[in-house]
Amino acid sequence: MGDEIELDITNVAHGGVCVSRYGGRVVFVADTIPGERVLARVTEARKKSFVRASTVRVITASEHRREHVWAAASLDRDPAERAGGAEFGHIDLAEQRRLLASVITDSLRRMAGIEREVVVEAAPGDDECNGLGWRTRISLHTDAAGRVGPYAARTHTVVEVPDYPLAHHEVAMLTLGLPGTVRAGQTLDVIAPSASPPFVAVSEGSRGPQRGAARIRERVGSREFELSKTGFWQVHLAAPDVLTAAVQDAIDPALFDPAADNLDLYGGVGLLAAAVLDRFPGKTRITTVESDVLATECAADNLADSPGAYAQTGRVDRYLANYQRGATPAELARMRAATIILDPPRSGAGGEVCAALISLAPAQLVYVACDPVAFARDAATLTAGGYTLTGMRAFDLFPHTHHVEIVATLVRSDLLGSRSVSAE
Ligand SMILES: C[S@@+](CC[C@H](N)C(=O)[O-])C[C@H]1O[C@@H](n2cnc3c(N)ncnc32)[C@H](O)[C@@H]1O
Repeated sequence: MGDEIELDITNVAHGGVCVSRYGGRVVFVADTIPGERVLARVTEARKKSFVRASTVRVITASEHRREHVWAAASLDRDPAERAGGAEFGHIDLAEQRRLLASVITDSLRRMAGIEREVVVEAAPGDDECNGLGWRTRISLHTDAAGRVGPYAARTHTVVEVPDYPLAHHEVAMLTLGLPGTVRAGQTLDVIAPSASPPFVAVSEGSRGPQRGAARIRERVGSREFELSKTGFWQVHLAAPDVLTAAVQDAIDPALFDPAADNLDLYGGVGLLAAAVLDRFPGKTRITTVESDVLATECAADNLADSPGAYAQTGRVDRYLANYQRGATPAELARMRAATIILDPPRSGAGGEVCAALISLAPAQLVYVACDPVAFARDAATLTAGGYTLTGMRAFDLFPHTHHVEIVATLVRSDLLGSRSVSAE
C-alpha cells in the first residue's frame, strides 16, 4: 500500500480500470489507457492474486489521452481526493466507446463462448457537447466536517468539487444552492425531470430517501410517465428515447404474438412496456413485473390507456415460479408464444430467473443490460438452455464512465427462421 511503481498498461478491464502486471501479480490501474506507461500508487493490496493502483503521473501517454473533462477527477488531484463517476473522462469519446465494446466482446467470448463484435453507439447530441450535461440525476453526500459532494472514486469519502460537468444544466444550477443545513451522513439527490420542476431530495444515510406518494413526470416522445419523486428513471437525458426505439427494433415482429403472455420484467414505471404497446398497438397484452410497489402503481396509471396492459408488484423470480406452478396448459402455451422484455438491475437476472425463463420457453427475449459481465453470464445460461443471440446493440448512455447499456435479442433456437408464432 502506498508504493509507487512504473507500469505498462496492456488492456482494459470491466469497472473502468486497466490491466498491468507487476512481479507476477495482476494490477488493476485507474486513470490510465491501454498502451500507456504510468507511475501508479498502490491503493489496495489485500488479495494475493491482484492489487489495485491509481495513476499518479503519465510517463508515455496514449494518443487518446485528453485533458480530463472534470478537473475534480483528474490527475491534478491526489488519487484519494479524485471525484468518482467520470473514470473515462481522460479518454477521447470514440476510444471510450471502443474500450466499452471490447469489454462487451471479451465478456461474451470468455463467459458465454459467443463471438460477436459490437459498436457502442452514441446517444443523440452527445458528440456535439463532448458527452457533457447528460445526467438528469446526481447523488451527493455529506460528512462530519460539513463537506457536501460526491464520493471519491471507489470510496465513501466525500470530496468537495467546484462543478459538475456531466450534470444537466438544471442539476448543475441546483448544486449552487444546496440546503445549507445539512448534517453528516445525509444524501442529497439532485434531480431534473423532463416534465416537472427540478428539485433536491434530502435523506438520511446513503440508501436513498424514503419514497413518498409525491410524483414527478417525465416525457418520452408523445407519452408522459409518472414516477415517485426519487423512484428509478434512466439517468441520461436521451436514454428513455434511445431505449424505447432500441427495444422496439430488437423485437422480431415475426415472433411477436399480441395475444401471448408478454412480459416486461423489472418493469419500473412501464417505460419498456409502453415501447412494446406503441410498436404493436391495438390488442397487445403485456404485464409489467416490478418489486417496488410505488413504481408498479405508477406503471398501472402510465399504461391505463392500454386495455391489454397489467402491472404486477412482485419479485421476478417469485412471479415466474408462481406462474410455472399455477399455469394451465393454455397459459403455458401463451407463455411459449410470448415476447419477454427484461431490464434487470446491475447484478443481472441471475441463474434462478434464467432457469425459469428456459423452462417457460418464451419465443423471444429482449434483454436490456447495464452490466456487460452480468449480461454475459446470463447469456451463457440462456444460450446453453436453448436460446440463440440473434441481435445485440450497445449504447453509450453514460459518457465518461465505464457504464454501457446493451439491448440484445435472444430467440428460442427452434424458432430461428420462423415466419410467425402463435399461442393458438
Ligand atoms: C434497471 S431498472 C429498469 C426499470 C425500467 N425497465 C425502466 O427502464 O425504467 C430495474 C428495475 O427492477 C426493479 N427490481 C430490482 N430487483 C427486482 C426483482 N428481483 N424483481 C422485480 N423487480 C426488481 C427495480 O426496482 C427497478 O425498477
